Amino acid sequence: MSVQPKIGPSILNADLSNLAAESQKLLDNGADYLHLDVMDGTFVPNLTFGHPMVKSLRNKIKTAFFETHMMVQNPEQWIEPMADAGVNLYTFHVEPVQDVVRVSRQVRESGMKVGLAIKPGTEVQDLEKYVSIADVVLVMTVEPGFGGQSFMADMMPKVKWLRDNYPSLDIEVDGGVGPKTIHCCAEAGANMIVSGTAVVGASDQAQVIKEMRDVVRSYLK
Ligand SMILES: O=C(CO)[C@H](O)[C@H](O)COP(=O)(O)O
Ligand SMILES: [Fe+2]
Repeated sequence: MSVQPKIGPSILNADLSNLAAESQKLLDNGADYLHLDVMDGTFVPNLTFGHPMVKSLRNKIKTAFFETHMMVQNPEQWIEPMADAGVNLYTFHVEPVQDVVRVSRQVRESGMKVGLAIKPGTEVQDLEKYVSIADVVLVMTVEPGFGGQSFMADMMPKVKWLRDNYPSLDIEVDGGVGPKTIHCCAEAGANMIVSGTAVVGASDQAQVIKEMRDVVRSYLK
């Protein structure tokens, strides 16, 4: 089956004291999935939330597809708790991981899909040996750690290389993506679009989500 356009808002810059309502609003406005940014203060210089909060959110939102973007030094540690919390896609950075194949297998055995993420400084070809075990590859378009940063267009050759070599792979971009930068991502071949500030802060979230999905669809073969 060909890849589908999917928009996954990041709730990083949402009102976290009101997370369930903010998340439900995004879903009601057409979000295809929720992108939950988990940061441990070690892999990145910022701290967000962990599995207890994801589990609480799952108790309120029963059916939506949850991705956790694990910006953590030891992703292996959080596999079981996140599976128990109801996560569907466990996306972890390959940079701090010694044995990506083993961690990926554990993620899959726990019942979650496998996402492999790379920071801007990591070569995409480093992922070549792992693509066959991944459901999703995430190309970061900002340095991970904070929402609201500027999109790095120079990451697009990585996306294009992945699309050229893996036509049916789910390719995700994350960081500074919004209506102004979506064309660039879609043209390169991304089909899973994470967007935080541009969606959460929009006066018409439904319109922004639809606009981005339409742009991605127009580039997909
Ligand atoms: O992983 C992230 C930061 O490390 C976030 O998902 C990303 O920054 C989304 O927010 P924005 O669209 O505002 O950049
Ligand atoms: Fe993210």
